[in-house]
Parts: sequence; structure tokens; C-alpha cells
Amino acid sequence: MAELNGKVAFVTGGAQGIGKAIVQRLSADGFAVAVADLNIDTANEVAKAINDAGGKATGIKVDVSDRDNFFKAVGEAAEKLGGFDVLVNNAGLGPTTPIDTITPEQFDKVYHVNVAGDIWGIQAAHEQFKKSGKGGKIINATSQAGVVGNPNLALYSGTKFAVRGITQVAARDLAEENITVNAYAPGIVKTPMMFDIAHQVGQNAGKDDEWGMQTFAKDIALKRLSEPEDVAAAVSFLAGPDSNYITGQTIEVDGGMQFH
Ligand SMILES: NC(=O)C1=CN([C@@H]2O[C@H](COP(=O)(O)OP(=O)(O)OC[C@H]3O[C@@H](n4cnc5c(N)ncnc54)[C@H](O)[C@@H]3O)[C@@H](O)[C@H]2O)C=CC1
Ligand SMILES: CC(=O)C(C)=O
Repeated sequence: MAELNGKVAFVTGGAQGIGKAIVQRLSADGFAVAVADLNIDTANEVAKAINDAGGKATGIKVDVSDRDNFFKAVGEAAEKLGGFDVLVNNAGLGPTTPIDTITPEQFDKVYHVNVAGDIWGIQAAHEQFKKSGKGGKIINATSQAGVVGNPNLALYSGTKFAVRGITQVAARDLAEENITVNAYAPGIVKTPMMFDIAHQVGQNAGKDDEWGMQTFAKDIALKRLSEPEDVAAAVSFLAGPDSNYITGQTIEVDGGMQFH
């Protein structure tokens, strides 16, 4: 395990999938990490494994769609870990929503987590950065589906386009305070979210999960699905000093799906 670098990172959705790989990678980079998730039991298990391996981590319960709760969770992490330097707005929901099936309830739920959650996170991080006066880094999860609209994902794709917009605006608004804001756009990553989407798409077409996965995977230039660690490596760059002169950008980590 690397020596602690004196910085603290707060990762939402850190209990599983891409978020878990991010907290593990940032811990290996020397960050003290807050494993922030709705699922506190799993978050605590991930934090314990990091502590057992010689890192510094704490599990924090958060519902990113609840503004007050997000502020409280960030404050708690800053107090427990002794600072606040990096926010990774990673938590998200990815329902499969053929266009005619979208309900008002589903719209509210997904937009509150994927879009409002990012705004509350940016505000809560900004509050901490103002206190420290040192600036910081905000890193948001979008998707290749937030770069090009994906079939069956109208609701989800729309939220991920919004995340790229919010990233650009926040980058401009916060730049004077030495705060950078960037995003990562994963492709088809082997996580519970993606396996669920593949299952739903396959089922809706009367086919199996593998067929559902291939409807997304067939366009990957590098011809393999993504591991969560592929994404964590890009987040490591965005959280570290080598990206200090980059802000407002989306890095696509999709094995070559979207080019522009
Ligand atoms: N898996 C993939 O292929 C891709 C994923 N992404 C994005 O990457 C991010 C992570 O995705 P996965 O790891 O695949 O998802 P996942 O569904 O496997 O894990 C998401 C985590 O977020 C937590 N979470 C859900 N709602 C929450 C809330 N309201 N407050 C706090 N935590 C909450 C869950 O408990 C879970 O631990 C998401 O923003 C997703 O949209 C983007 C592109 C592709
Ligand atoms: C889940 C997701 O972000 C996809 C399919 O790009």
C-alpha cells in the first residue's frame, strides 16, 4: 500500500462496481477514502478491507438524491478523515426504459439521483473547499451513453448528457477558486448495473443476456468489455496532480466506442 498523500477523496456509489474499483485505486494512490453509499453494510466491508490492507478508509451512508443528507455525509467524512480534497460523483441508476415505458415516478427518481445528486455533491464539496481555501477536484460519472444516445436508455442517456453539461458549467464557475471539474465516460463495464441492462434488453427482445450485452459491446474497437479498473485508472489521473491543467472535460474510457 502506498504512503498516505495527505489528501481525502469521497466516492459515491463506492460499495460496488466502478465506485469500488475507484476507492481501491485512490487508496493505492495514497488517498484516505470515504466509501460513500446508500448500502452502508457493503460500504463498510469495502472500507474495512482497505484498512486491513494498510490504507485509510471509512464507510459513510449517503443518499445522493437528498441534498441535506449529502452535505451531512461530506461533513462527516471530512471530520473523520481530516480534510476534503476530491469528490467523485459516481453513484447512478441505469434503468432500461424503452421510450413509451417511462413513467413520471421513474423520471423523478433517476433524475434526482443522476442529475440532482451531482449538483448537491458539487455544492457540498464547494462548501468544504471554501473552508480549506486550497481548491480541489470534482469528478463526475457520465457515460458513452451521455455522448451518443443509446437505444432503450432514453431516461439514462438524458441524465448523462446533463452531467456533461453540468461539468462544463461548474468548471467555468469554480475555476477561479482553483477547483477543477471533469467527467469520465465509461463504456460497457462488467458491473451489476450493466449485467442488469443486458438482461433487460435481452428479455425485452425475447433473447438471452449475452445477446443483450452484444447489442452494446459490438461497437467496442478494442473488442473486450471494460473492467471497473480500466475506469478507475482514468479517475486516478483526474484526481491526481498530472491533470491540474485540465477542467470541464469528459474523458471517454470506452475501448473506442465513441469518437469525436
Ligand atoms: N457499468 C457500466 O457499464 C457503466 C456505468 N456508468 C456509470 O458509472 C457509475 C457507476 O456504475 P456501476 O458501478 O456500473 O453501477 P452499480 O449499479 O453497479 O453500482 C452503483 C452503486 O451506487 C449506489 N447507489 C445507488 N443509488 C444511490 C444513492 N441514491 N445514493 C448513494 N449511493 C447510491 C449503489 O448502492 C451501488 O453501490 C454510474 O454513474 C453509471 O451510470 C457509465 C457508463 C457505463
Ligand atoms: C450503462 C451505460 O452507461 C452504458 C450502456 O453505456
